[in-house]
Amino acid sequence: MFKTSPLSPAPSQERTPRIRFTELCAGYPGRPVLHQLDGEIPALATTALVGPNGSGKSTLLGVLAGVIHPTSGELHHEGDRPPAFVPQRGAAGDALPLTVRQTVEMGRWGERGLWRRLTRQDRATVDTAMERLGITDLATRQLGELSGGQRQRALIAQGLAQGSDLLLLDEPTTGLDPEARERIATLLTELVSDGVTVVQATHDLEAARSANTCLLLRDGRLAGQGSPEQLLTASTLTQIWQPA
Ligand SMILES: Nc1ncnc2c1ncn2[C@@H]1O[C@H](COP(=O)(O)OP(=O)(O)OP(=O)(O)O)[C@@H](O)[C@H]1O
Repeated sequence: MFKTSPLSPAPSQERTPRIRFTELCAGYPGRPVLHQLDGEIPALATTALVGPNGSGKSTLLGVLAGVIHPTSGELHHEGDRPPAFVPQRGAAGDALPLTVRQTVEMGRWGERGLWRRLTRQDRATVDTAMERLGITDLATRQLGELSGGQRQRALIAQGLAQGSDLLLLDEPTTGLDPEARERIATLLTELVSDGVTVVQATHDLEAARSANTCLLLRDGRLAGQGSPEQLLTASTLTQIWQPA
């Protein structure tokens, strides 16, 4: 059985938390998933949520995004701006006749409303988000006819276009080629310099290693929180990924 004690020290204590959670429990009707989590998401840093399939990464991200409500415990956000959440499958279904640009523009709806015209500033924000994800030349393509990696970049651009100070990404590099993965890694670091707190659930160990801090989940429990160097050691990875 995996022991939590060697992994407990949290160097993120030095950073101001953007989110704190205490004895947090959450899940789905009839299925508790997260059990008594105590931890924090440091502000102005990148945090990677790592752990095996089904360990609760997406569920925790959903709780941080406010789309899944805790069943008990406390969750406290410092700051009052709504997070930008990029789930594994975006809200825009493949079947919807949306272009890439329209998809990214949806990121402005939260502030502008569904029926109001986008302002010049909104359009500039959308342009910048598309440029940063390298999808400007895909602007007029239908979302449903993109490759998985192109579609993924369009959905990340949509999240970026929301202009939040908290960006929550579920498996942002899944399906991306090495160049696109590198682009996302660089982008996330730049976003932190721009004043954004970034959290990503990931299976991509390279992405996790480039984060400032990691939360390690196993079976819906927090198995550790700390820097990648501290947490993602060969022995920890073996312990975490071995069958319970
Ligand atoms: N909508 C849902 N309804 C019921 N159970 C769910 C739902 N979504 C996920 N679960 C269950 O919750 C548990 C945690 O799933 P979650 O998606 O949070 O894990 P994960 O660590 O993100 O996994 P993966 O790495 O495979 O994406 C799993 O047992 C899963 O079957």
